This record gives sequence, C-alpha cells and structure tokens, in this order.
Amino acid sequence: MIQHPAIFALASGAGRAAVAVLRLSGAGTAGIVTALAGRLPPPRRASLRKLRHPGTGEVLDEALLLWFPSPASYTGEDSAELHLHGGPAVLAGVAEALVAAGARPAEPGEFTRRAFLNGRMDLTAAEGIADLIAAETEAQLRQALRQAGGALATLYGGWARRLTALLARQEAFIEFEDEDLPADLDDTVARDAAALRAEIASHLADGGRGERLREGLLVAILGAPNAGKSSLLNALAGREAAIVSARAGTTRDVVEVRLALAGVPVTLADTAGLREATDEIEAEGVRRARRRAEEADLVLAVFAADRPPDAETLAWVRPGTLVLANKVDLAPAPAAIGGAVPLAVSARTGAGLAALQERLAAAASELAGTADAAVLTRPRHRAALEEAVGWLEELTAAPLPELRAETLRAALRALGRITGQVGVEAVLDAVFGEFCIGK
Ligand SMILES: Nc1nc2c(ncn2[C@@H]2O[C@H](COP(=O)(O)OP(=O)(O)OP(=O)(O)O)[C@@H](O)[C@H]2O)c(=O)[nH]1
Ligand SMILES: [K+]
Ligand SMILES: [Mg+2]
Repeated sequence: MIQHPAIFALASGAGRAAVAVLRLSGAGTAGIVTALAGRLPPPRRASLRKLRHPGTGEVLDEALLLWFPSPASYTGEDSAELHLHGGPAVLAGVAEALVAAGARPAEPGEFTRRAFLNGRMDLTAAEGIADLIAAETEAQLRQALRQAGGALATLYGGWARRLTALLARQEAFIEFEDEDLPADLDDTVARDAAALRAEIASHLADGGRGERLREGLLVAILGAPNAGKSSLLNALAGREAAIVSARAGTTRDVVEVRLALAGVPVTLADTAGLREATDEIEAEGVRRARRRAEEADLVLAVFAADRPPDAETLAWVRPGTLVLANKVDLAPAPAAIGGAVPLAVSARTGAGLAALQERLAAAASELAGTADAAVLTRPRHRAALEEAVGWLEELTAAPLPELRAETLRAALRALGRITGQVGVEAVLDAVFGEFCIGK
C-alpha cells in the first residue's frame, strides 16, 4: 500500500449536528491521533477520548475515536475517524489541531482517489460511489450500488481480458508465422474480435437509459399562452410553484420543479406560452421555452380543449410527444391533435391527472428505466467504448497481422481508460473532481 501524506476532512454533512465525523488518512495518522488523543485506541474499536490541541494542551472535545491500520481501511492507508460534537467551533478547533499535528485538509474525492491508487477499487466503482452519494431516488440508488459493487468493473474488465488473449494469439501468429501454427489462427482472431465488437456495440445501443437515470430526465411543458401549462405544473408538483392568471403571457422565466417518477428523477419545466410576442421580455421567455423543449427528453404539448389547436405548438408534436387537451371541463377533448390522441385533463377539476401521472411514469421508465444488469452510466465510458468498437472495426479491414495487433492494442487502451488500468492523470482529475470533499 502506498501511504501519501496525511489528509483530513469532514465526512458527514456540513452545519450544526449532534455528531460530526472527521476522517483522517495517510502516513503519520497514528502519530497525529496520538498527538491529540494521548494514545491510539485498539484497531476498529470505538473508544472515548479527550482531544487536546498538541501545542497548547487545551481540551477541544470529548470524542469517539476509531483507528483503522493499513491495509484494512477505505483508502488502504492508515486511517482514523473522529466522531465529534457537531458544532462549528469544535470542528474549527479540531481542524486547527490536526494541521498543527501535521495533516492537511483533503481535496474533493481525495480519499477515494487514494483507495483507487491502492487498488481497493477500479475507476467505475469509484464513480459508483460518487453516484451513490448523489442519488436522489431509489432507481438511481440501485444503479449506483450495482456500479459501486463492481458490475461495470466486471463487465469491462472481462472484455479487457478477452482482448488481451486475442492480442496474445495475434502476436503468436506474428512471432511464429513460419512454424506449425494452426493455419486459421489469424482468421479466428478476426472472428473472435468481431464477436466481441458486437457485444460492446449492443451494450452501447441502450438508448442512453443508464446515463439518463444518472442525470435525471428533463420534461418541458409547452403550449400557447393560457393553455394551462402553469396550472398543470402546479397540479403535478402539488404546490403553487408557478404563477397562474387569466392574463396571456403570465409565465416568462422557465419555472422548474423536481419530481421522482417511477424512481427516476425528473425536472419538470414550465415555460412561457408560445406566440409572436411583441413585448421584449416575453419574447426572451418564448426563446427560452423553445430552447428548453429542444433539450428536453420529453415534451408535454398542452392545448386548451375550448380553442382550436395553435400552429406554434402543433409544430412540436412528433412521435414521442405527450399531447394534452386541458380544460375538458369547458369543452370535450378533440379526438386527435396533430395526428396524436390527446390525453384529456382538467387542471381545474383534476380530471385525468391520475392518468397523466401514469403516462409520465411510464415514459420515465421507458426513457431511463434499467433492468438489473450492468448498464452504461457515463459519457466518458460511452466515448471510450465507441473508440474500442472503432478499433475493432479497423481490425477487420487491416491487411497485415502487425496492423491487427496494433488495433487490438489500441482497443485495449481505450477499455483501460474506463477502468483506470491505463492511468491518465487528466482522467483521474476529471473523475475525482466531481466528488464532494470528505469522500
Ligand atoms: N376552466 C379551466 N380553466 C383552467 C384550466 N387550467 C387552467 N385554467 C385557467 O386558465 C388560465 C391560464 O392558466 P395558466 O396556468 O396561467 O396558463 P399558462 O398556459 O401557464 O399561461 P401563460 O403562462 O400565460 O402562457 C387561468 O385563469 C387558469 O385558472 C382548466 O383545466 N379548466
Ligand atoms: K396565463
Ligand atoms: Mg404559465
């Protein structure tokens, strides 16, 4: 195990709390703990200790101490946890004492980065831990747990091992070409590489569901002024998030609410009514509405049942758009709008809102629902896998055994970047930079 200089950080949430957990890891942890607590507790056993400033001897807190000697710790290094009283003055005092004893505050993700460097986990599992901390819904949590548990490490690691074996066969062919090798060895390499390429390609062709679940879905509510968009947003959110009024052009800024639908986090965006606005501010609102609709994973096109459908909104109706006829308390819903059968709702009476919730939940799980398999979760992985597939395609076209070996090596490097086998400092910075401090 590599032991880097000692770092510390608050591992629990910031702010006043009954208990705050400070985590300490790295070379010299034993000495630093001893400097504050007098002596080390037995490994992995919680012990109550008075903590003192090593310079002044001043008592800082009475805390529970845990000592995790290397290698049996999260980072693989010597580590300790201090369970303090969670007030800002206590934390500031202990932090200062730790610095005086030779530790420094940790960077975001630095503990997990050390765990990775010590071989405690691969990069995909480390990313899974970041996702676990960020998870807002149950489906996100399940996906993160699978990844942190090594589902992707196993899948991508398995592919890397198969590539390595192929490379070995290809190189044997080059090395011993004149000798008694099976005549079709070169062909079998190409055949097995094509099979692997097909497997990776089918993993890539998942419609982006895992990535969407990780990021959350964006649903944009679109429609003419006064169609009842803000009323519907409020009804779905269960609170008065947006201003509703009888005046056309009420909503200007995009108003967002966060919901969980079928375990998928969803940002529901209410937008300005689509029309040729003369007012400068409203015109900007309409521009924002269009931009949001372009970015959205799902568009809710809202029409008022007592009006003929407007051309501006009709232009956004396409396969996959959820078409609503609102205000069915005033007039019956038309049989079809823009070729789609509209869902009849009334934000005023609540009619059809349960069906709307169901349709939204169904759409959310179709767009972002994942089975309990290893699923692609990040653009970083997608890019590297696409690169690997590209190299394996080149292999088929490569005329010389040496060139084939080269494409296999390149594909292997692409896979290695995902799991961290091919260590690129920039990749590590990007991966661990997204962590919070203390993890
Ligand atoms: N009768 C009836 N009135 C509704 C219904 N939904 C909304 N309204 C009314 O329609 C008017 C406009 O509603 P809003 O929710 O502000 O409409 P909007 O689409 O957000 O309008 P803009 O923000 O101006 O684009 C308000 O007076 C609402 O009370 C409905 O289902 N039935
Ligand atoms: K309005
Ligand atoms: Mg509105």
